[in-house]
This record gives sequence, C-alpha cells and structure tokens, in this order.
Amino acid sequence: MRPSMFRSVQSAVSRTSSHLTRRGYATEPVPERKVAILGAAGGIGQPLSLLMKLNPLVSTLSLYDIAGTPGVAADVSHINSRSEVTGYAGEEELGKALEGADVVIIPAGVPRKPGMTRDDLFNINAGIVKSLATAISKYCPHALVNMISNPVNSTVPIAAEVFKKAGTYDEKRLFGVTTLDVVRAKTFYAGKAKVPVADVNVPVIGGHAGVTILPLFSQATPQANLDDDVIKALTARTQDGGTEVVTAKAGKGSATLSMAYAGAIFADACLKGLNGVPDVIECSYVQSNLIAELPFFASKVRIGKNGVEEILGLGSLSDFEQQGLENLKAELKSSIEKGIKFASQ
Ligand SMILES: NC(=O)c1ccc[n+]([C@@H]2O[C@H](COP(=O)([O-])OP(=O)(O)OC[C@H]3O[C@@H](n4cnc5c(N)ncnc54)[C@H](O)[C@@H]3O)[C@@H](O)[C@H]2O)c1
Ligand SMILES: O=C(O)C[C@H](O)C(=O)O
Repeated sequence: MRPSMFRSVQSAVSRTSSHLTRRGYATEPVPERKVAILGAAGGIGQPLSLLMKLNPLVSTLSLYDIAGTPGVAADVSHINSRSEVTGYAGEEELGKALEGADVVIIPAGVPRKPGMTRDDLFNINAGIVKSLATAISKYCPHALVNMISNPVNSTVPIAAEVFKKAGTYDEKRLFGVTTLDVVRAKTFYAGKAKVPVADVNVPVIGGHAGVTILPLFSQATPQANLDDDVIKALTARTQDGGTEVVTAKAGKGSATLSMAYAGAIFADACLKGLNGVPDVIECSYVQSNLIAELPFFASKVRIGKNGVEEILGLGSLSDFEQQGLENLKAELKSSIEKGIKFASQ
C-alpha cells in the first residue's frame, strides 16, 4: 500500500465521528462525500468497496450491481470506519444508488479471457457503459466519473457522448482510470532500478490498451541509468501487464486486486481534489488537446474542486518514447472513433 494511503487507512480506523486525531486534538471537519461504485459485486468491485470503506474521506458508500450487492454491503458495513454503506441491486435501484453522488466509480462489465484483446469486450461493455452513463446524467450529473470498464479507450468517449446528448457533459468531470498502468510501471521500474518502490514516480501517457500505454521511464524518479534494452523490456512489460495477469488467471478473469488498489488511489485523489487539497496530480485518460488528432489522451492532470483543473504537458520524451507516441496514435484514434460512433447511434 502507498504510504499515504496506509496512513489514511490507519486514521480511518482510529478516527472518531467528531474527527479527533489520535492525540485527541480537534481537526478540520471532513466534508460529507458520497461515493457510488457501479459493478460493486464483481472481482474489482468487492475489494474496491472494501478499500473505499477504509477511506476516511467517504461519508456515504453506495454499492450498486445488477445482483449480489446487499451481501457485499452488509459485509463491509460492519467495518468500524466513517462511511454508511448501502447496497442496491437491480436497475430499479440505480437512481437511488446514484442520487447525490460526488464520485461514481464504474468497474461494471465483463473482463478478458486469455487470447482476447480489451477491444473484444466492446460489444458487451459498450452497452453497459451507455446505460450507466445515461443514469448518471439523470441522477448525479455533477459527479466525477471514474471509468474502469474496458476498453477504456472507447468507454470514456462513449460516456462523453451520452453526457453530451443529455446536455450534462462537463469534460472536467470524466476520467478514464489508467492508474494501474502507473502502479505497474512504478513496481517494474523499482525492481530494475533497485530503488525503494515507495519513492518511485513514472508518468504513463496515451491510453489503456497494448501499445497505447506509454510509460515515460525517461522521466522516472529517482533517475537510474538503465540500458536501452532494459527500458524497452520495462515498457513492453507495462504495456502487457494486463495480459500477464489474464494469462496467469487462466480463464478466471483479469486484474482485480491490483485494479481495486489503483481505483482506490484514483478515487482518493478525486475526493482530495473536490475537498480543495492542492497539487493533486495523477495520470488519467481525459478529454485533451495535447495531441491534435486524439481528443482523449492520458497524461498527468491536476485534479481540483471542479475535476480536471489542468492538463499538464508531456515534458521531454526520449527518441524511443517519441516513436512510441507515433506508434499509438492510429490505434487510439480508431478506438475513440469507435466509441463515439457507437454512442451516437
Ligand atoms: N481500467 C483498468 O485498468 C482495468 C483493470 C482491470 C479490469 N478492468 C475492467 O473492469 C471491468 C470489470 O472487471 P471485473 O474483473 O471486476 O469483472 P467481473 O465480471 O468480476 O465484475 C463485473 C461486475 O459488473 C457487474 N455488471 C454487469 N453489468 C452491469 C450493469 N449493467 N450495471 C452494474 N453492474 C453490472 C457484474 O454483475 C459483475 O458483478 C472489465 O471490463 C475489465 O476489463 C479495467
Ligand atoms: O488487461 C485487462 O483486460 C484488464 C485491465 O485493463 C488491466 O490492465 O489489467
């Protein structure tokens, strides 16, 4: 667990309802925040529900799925942390699940099996995302939306189109969650650079599938003089990280635990941004004008009270990364167009 998150979890467990620190001094009251998780009974949804229950910034935790959420909610609700937990099951309860949500996290949809690409999930997940986005535009149009469902490169444009049609689109409030790529890049880099993983930072740009995932190891900190072939191998491993897990799970799904961790980190950043914490910066796949032909692109973004406050520049890229950027454009462009076309039908 990231050290700051570990401290959050510790303080969640020790915090009282009157917001006293462990030493007993009164602190600033923490704002009320409702977080809804759509797909909460799934492989990602369950551990993500647990992690969000441990987050002291959450006051109401709303767990929605087509089935199974009352059990998940009953289970995590016994944890002695701040939030009140409610489970909602079935479409007729979706409105109640979403009403008043500040942050909506969406890990709903089918995962990959060995041999599949993320795009192979499009036919099923596009429809799921479209209907969930329609409900968000109706019940909590101002929420920050954290899209986890794959293919993220297309599901984010789908949600954007749905919101546009409903007249509720605010590009600052829609995020594709690419945090797992960053988490992987940090872990793999620390292993090769032989530096403490907790100190490592690596920006990951582009999108969230294969070559569209572009880690910028030239900007990794702490810097290490790794050979070109090591950087190439680290890049390939980060791009194939999801497939590595899908293969190892041998038909039983894709990354769930590491994704729940990554999703919890990103949602925590959104909550901190909403609460006015300064300098909250994470990589995310958002509407962007950094690359002319790619209306959605992952890069470092500053998250604030209204969502995306600033899209940070890409910084200087090595020749290898510059080539990687050229290589990802065609695939990312076509995934974006596929999502937009689907949602406009
Ligand atoms: N962004 C990322 O980095 C990342 C990482 C891992 C997985 N994923 C994606 O996340 C998605 C979920 O993965 P998983 O392993 O949790 O799958 P899962 O099958 O274990 O869980 C998905 C859950 O979604 C629910 N669901 C289906 N239709 C729904 C609807 N209309 N409304 C609400 N819930 C619905 C299912 O009932 C199930 O509980 C997949 O698309 C997967 O590819 C993304
Ligand atoms: O690889 C997958 O299908 C799931 C997810 O996108 C991941 O990166 O682990």
